[in-house]
Amino acid sequence: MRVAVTGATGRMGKTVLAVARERDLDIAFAVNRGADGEHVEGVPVQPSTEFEALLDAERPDAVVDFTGPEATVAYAGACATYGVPLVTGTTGFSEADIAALEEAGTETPVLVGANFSRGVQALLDAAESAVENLPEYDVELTETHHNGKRDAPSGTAKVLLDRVEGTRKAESDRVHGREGEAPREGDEIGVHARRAGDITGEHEVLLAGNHEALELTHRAGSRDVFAEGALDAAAWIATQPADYYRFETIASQL
Ligand SMILES: NC(=O)C1=CN([C@@H]2O[C@H](COP(=O)(O)OP(=O)(O)OC[C@H]3O[C@@H](n4cnc5c(N)ncnc54)[C@H](OP(=O)(O)O)[C@@H]3O)[C@@H](O)[C@H]2O)C=CC1
Ligand SMILES: O=C(O)C1=N[C@H](C(=O)O)C[C@H](O)C1
Repeated sequence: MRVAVTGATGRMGKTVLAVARERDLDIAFAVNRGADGEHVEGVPVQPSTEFEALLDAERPDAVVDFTGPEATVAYAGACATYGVPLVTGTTGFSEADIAALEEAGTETPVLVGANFSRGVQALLDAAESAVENLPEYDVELTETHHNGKRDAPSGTAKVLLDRVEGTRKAESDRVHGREGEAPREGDEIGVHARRAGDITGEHEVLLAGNHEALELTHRAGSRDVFAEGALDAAAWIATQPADYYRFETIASQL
């Protein structure tokens, strides 16, 4: 498989290139905003302004993208033009961004995943099962990440919230932190985002009621787990028809 990598000098871009090298994959090209002659894992990083020309010339099997919402939407548009599949792990999308990615998915396969780790896919199923079995219990969600993370709550937290609400078959009030006079009300779900040091990524779902508490926690010990999942998804999407895919719905096929 020949992959292209965007955001190549970012935390995830570097990790994707390192894992791709361990897997002996061919790198069609790597780009980053404002690149200026640097190399990552021996791969020259080219300016992202060259992305379209590189797509046209190199026609990779898939693009693997971990950048920011604005960049991802632009990269998806270019992938749609050239019919190149895109896997993106970017989080923090607005509704308009998602609509643009879905639109790109009408022309080329586009796969979005807020968390490419296998453990988080198991956490989603475990949270669903816990909420099904303990429908009256209070639910609180806490995510913890490194101090460089831009969006809050994390993309994974939002997917977890959707899953909990889908299981309850009701939208809950998502209460982001509490301050002052703020007693818990009804079905609300408290959402807590912590940012500290170099923590790779942690998500905890707490269910409590009836004099007991259940905590479901996932901790990523390395960014490799995200890169591994994204490259597995890239191999999968390279053979799929144009559509908009979500990693949670296809992960069990990988
Ligand atoms: N789905 C998953 O499993 C995971 C998802 N993520 C998500 O991936 C994204 C990136 O995370 P991370 O690698 O830690 O972030 P970094 O800030 O380390 O890297 C982001 C990279 O994208 C580039 N970039 C950002 N905005 C633009 C833009 N507008 N145009 C061109 N390039 C741009 C940055 O360039 P520059 O250096 O110039 O700023 C940088 O190289 C985040 O949304 C994060 O939440 C992270 C880990 C796992
Ligand atoms: O920014 C990160 O680092 C991470 N972002 C993803 C998210 O927002 O859920 C996944 C992972 O937790 C790491």
